[in-house]
Amino acid sequence: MFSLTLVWIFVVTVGVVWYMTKKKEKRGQKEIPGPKGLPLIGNIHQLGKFMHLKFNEWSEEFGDIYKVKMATQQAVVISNPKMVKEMFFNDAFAGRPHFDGFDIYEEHQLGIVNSEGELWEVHRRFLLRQLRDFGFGKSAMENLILEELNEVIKRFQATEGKPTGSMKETLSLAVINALWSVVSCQRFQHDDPQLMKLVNNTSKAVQDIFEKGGLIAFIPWLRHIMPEMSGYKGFRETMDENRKWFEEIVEEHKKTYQEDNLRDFIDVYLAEVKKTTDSNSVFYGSMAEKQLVATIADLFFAGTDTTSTTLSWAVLYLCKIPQVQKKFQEEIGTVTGNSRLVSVADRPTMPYTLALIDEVLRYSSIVPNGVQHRATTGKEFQGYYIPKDTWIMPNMHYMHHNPKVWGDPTNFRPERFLSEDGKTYKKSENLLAFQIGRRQCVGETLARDTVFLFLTNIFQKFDISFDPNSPEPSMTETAPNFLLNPQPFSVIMKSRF
Ligand code: HEM
Repeated sequence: MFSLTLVWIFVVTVGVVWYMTKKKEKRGQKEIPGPKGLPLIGNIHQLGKFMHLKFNEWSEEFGDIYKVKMATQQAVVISNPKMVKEMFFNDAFAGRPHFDGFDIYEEHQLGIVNSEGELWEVHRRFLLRQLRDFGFGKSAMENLILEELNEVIKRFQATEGKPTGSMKETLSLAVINALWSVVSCQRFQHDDPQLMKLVNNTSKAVQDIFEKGGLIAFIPWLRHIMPEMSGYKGFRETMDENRKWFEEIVEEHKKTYQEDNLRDFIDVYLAEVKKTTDSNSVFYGSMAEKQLVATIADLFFAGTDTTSTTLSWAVLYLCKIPQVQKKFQEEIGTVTGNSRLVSVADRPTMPYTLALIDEVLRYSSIVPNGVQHRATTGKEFQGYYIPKDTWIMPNMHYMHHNPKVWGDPTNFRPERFLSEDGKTYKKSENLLAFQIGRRQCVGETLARDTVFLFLTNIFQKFDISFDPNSPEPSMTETAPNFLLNPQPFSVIMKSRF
């Protein structure tokens, strides 16, 4: 009897404290609108196969800011670029949700993409500085990209007039090699079986989770009762295998490390760990080595598939709309006389190309729901109260396809990023492909340079069209996944000169 009374007192006290806190939080603040959900599952039964399409419908219905419940997790969806900008420059919204079991070291939020607080801030700064010193945005990096491009062009020349096979795979390898030569001074052969396994298995494991509606991300305890059906087991096995691969790379660097010859990002990081004696530093001891492994894994996954997917969409659009391909080639010809390679220094004189790349980023919106942030503290925003731990989801697909902003979003039209006379490139604040603010993509410059150099130099040499004997891919159809990929397609390359 006594213990029952105690339980009651406890329950009522917790209830009153919770109610008072909520009330205090909400006093004077507007209620965030949003679709009605069900107890326990919230809105997940309404999301469907392609979450971004449902989010787009809700953006139309509820406006620039609305809340949804992913099972018991509250999320706020933002569909207005100005609001995203205001939020993402604010420290209170610069956290990252923790998806149980999704980290490369299970349960440790390491690396750059998933980490938060001091660990994230110090490493992000370190990464940006070192990558800049190793050539990001400089001619050294440009030369590495051009070397890879040369290989790709040779492969295309060898298949001249015949179907190329998977465009994505060919481009992926070149993109990986350019990035990896800075991170790990390593180059892979085109048919490297370990590399292909890593790339394909990871993509399959992520797709598997998405095909199951991403349930495991919203209801993490499902992994204990249905590890296989939820896609968790397969994902975990792939992550563990990937981790071993990245650990081996770091181990190899430790064996061949020479203090007076720092070859790449991994060596520079190891030098930092070696010189750190303060046990409170994030560069101290064995945890720092795990952090290094997680960081290079982040660079690999955040930097390679994103860039090669964007390139694949670009090739697809240019094959679909030959008049855009022709205009693009005309600009390349005017600037280079088609007698030399295109270089990054040509960018300012190539407004149509810059507009074309922005239109590819807008139209494809490869990260349709954006990369979520987490509110690290309860905070008022535009008269709404955003509780601590709320996920913030920028609705990238909607922002890039909102007819009130773009007029004719379903048309692929690079001219929307040009001045009226078509002579000047016009950057748009409404294009947020790399997001913005405190966590803005660290690889934007590299990604833009890579896409620019690959597209211009390939289309300078070849007219490209779809393989008439393969199904023609759609401009919009994709499989459900974190990144929106085009359907596989093959093309025919025809030398222009
Ligand atoms: C077209 C190619 C790319 C696209 C569309 C893209 C997009 C994004 C987006 C949307 C984010 C989330 C930013 C946020 O949370 O606010 C991000 C983060 C990130 N990207 Fe990229 N990215 C691309 C290429 C790259 C490349 C080449 C690298 C590597 C050098 C890279 C490394 C990263 C990292 C490390 C983060 C995490 C930043 C942080 O959490 O502080 N990305 N990217």
